[in-house]
Amino acid sequence: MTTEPGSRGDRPLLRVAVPNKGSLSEGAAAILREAGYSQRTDSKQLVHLDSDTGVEFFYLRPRDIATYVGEGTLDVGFTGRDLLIDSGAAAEEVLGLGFARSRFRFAAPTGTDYTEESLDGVRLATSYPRVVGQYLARRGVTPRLIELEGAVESSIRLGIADVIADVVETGTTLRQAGLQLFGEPILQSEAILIKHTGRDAMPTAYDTLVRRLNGVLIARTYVMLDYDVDNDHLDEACKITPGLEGPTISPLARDGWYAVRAMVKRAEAQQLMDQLWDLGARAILATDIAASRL
Ligand SMILES: Nc1ncnc2c1ncn2[C@@H]1O[C@H](COP(=O)(O)OP(=O)(O)OP(=O)(O)O)[C@@H](O)[C@H]1O
Ligand SMILES: O=P(O)(O)OC[C@H]1O[C@H](OP(=O)(O)OP(=O)(O)O)[C@H](O)[C@@H]1O
Ligand SMILES: [Mg+2]
Repeated sequence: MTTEPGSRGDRPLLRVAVPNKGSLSEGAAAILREAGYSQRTDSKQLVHLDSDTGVEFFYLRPRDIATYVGEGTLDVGFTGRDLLIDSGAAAEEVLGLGFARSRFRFAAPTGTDYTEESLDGVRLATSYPRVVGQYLARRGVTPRLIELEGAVESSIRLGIADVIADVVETGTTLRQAGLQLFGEPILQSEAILIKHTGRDAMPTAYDTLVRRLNGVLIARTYVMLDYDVDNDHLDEACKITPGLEGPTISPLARDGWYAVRAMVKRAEAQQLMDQLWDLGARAILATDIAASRL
């Protein structure tokens, strides 16, 4: 028998559930690739072993992933926070991954005046009955839940529901269906990594996966800023770019000048570069971080 590098005998070191389609699948494969794991090359492939790391990936329906992880069949999985809660599976969130962000909201035809408290006995269509049922039960409200697979926004026009609770990203689908939001946001969702609840003894490959994913998230969130500044403005410049643990300061060959290097939030980089320029800093460069371990 041949042994794959990174695996023990024919058993993979870690078995990971990855969404095979829908809003989560591309983002999950992309973050795994960025974290250095190979992914399937054909969308019909059900299983893929990354032989360098001994991690085996199972491509499954997004809704089923929490069930597999909750049953302990697979070690970890990529899913949505809303899907995890709706599953009721014995699985817990390990890490928010920052993509497939959405809000889960109530909506009703424009011009109506539904409130959360008015939903007792009202026909409420949703693909997430447990999320909605639990949320309203905490408020002592019991709607008539109508469970649908998707295209929930059409259910009111088609006469099978009075209100809906569904995933909202831009709000375009709601608007096109002539619906308006009401009530509070039920939950904010995003892609997450999950593991079995209460399973503490995880393989080393799990720690490596989490560290690598965290590294990608940091690399996506931050850029490296480099600039030159003179001694008179060094302290002020370091206040603008304190970095994570303090900026790196190196003397330049030019007398009285320093090179400074610090990580800054990508979203703030342009504004910080303007501030540094106004202060007298020059040769200000922002560089992408390809990967990180902090
Ligand atoms: N338009 C959207 N924008 C961002 N996230 C979304 C959007 N639609 C669904 N999601 C998220 O995707 C996850 C659901 O994935 P799932 O594959 O079951 O549905 P989907 O992406 O709507 O795909 P499909 O309806 O084509 O099967 C949930 O976490 C949900 O919050
Ligand atoms: O706020 P928006 O940007 O319009 O996005 C939200 C819509 O996207 C998803 O639908 P999808 O296209 O996946 O179809 P589905 O309802 O059949 O799942 C979700 O279920 C909403 O309907
Ligand atoms: Mg959908």
